[in-house]
Amino acid sequence: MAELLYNPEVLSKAKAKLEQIIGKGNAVVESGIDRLLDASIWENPNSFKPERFMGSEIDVKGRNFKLIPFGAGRRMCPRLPLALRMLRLMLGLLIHTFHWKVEGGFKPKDIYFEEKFGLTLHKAKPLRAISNMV
Ligand code: HEM
Repeated sequence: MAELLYNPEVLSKAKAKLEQIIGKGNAVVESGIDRLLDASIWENPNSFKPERFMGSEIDVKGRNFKLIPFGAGRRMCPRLPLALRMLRLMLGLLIHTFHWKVEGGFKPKDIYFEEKFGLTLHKAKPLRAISNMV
């Protein structure tokens, strides 16, 4: 959500895509998720461009070391299928169901991206955003 709020044009594209596929006013349900975004190779690795994944053979299943958020090989994440289903469902729901903006009059580019070290990575400062039902 932080990357989406930081890049409102990407959020608008994702929202438009969800409206096109799911339909305005329709709920995001798990069965519709397979029709959304794919994975691919990218240039410019530091920019948040989810569309770079569209139309590519590369996925997150540990078959290509360019993209291994779940690890690879024998010790890779055993719950990848559950995590993917839930991630897409939750993110799809959040984008499709609400209008989002950064809280307190801040601009998207004011979002603070530094991370806090720990067993899992946390944002050093929490993302504060407000949403209105679509
Ligand atoms: C977006 C969500 C998730 C991400 C990005 C993720 C990522 C990872 C990564 C990178 C590893 C280490 C793989 C390696 O060492 O090569 C791992 C291991 C593991 N994950 Fe996940 N994971 C996610 C969700 C989950 C969920 C939902 C569960 C359980 C319900 C889960 C259970 C495990 C377990 C048990 C291991 C240890 C596997 C082993 O050491 O043999 N993960 N995960």
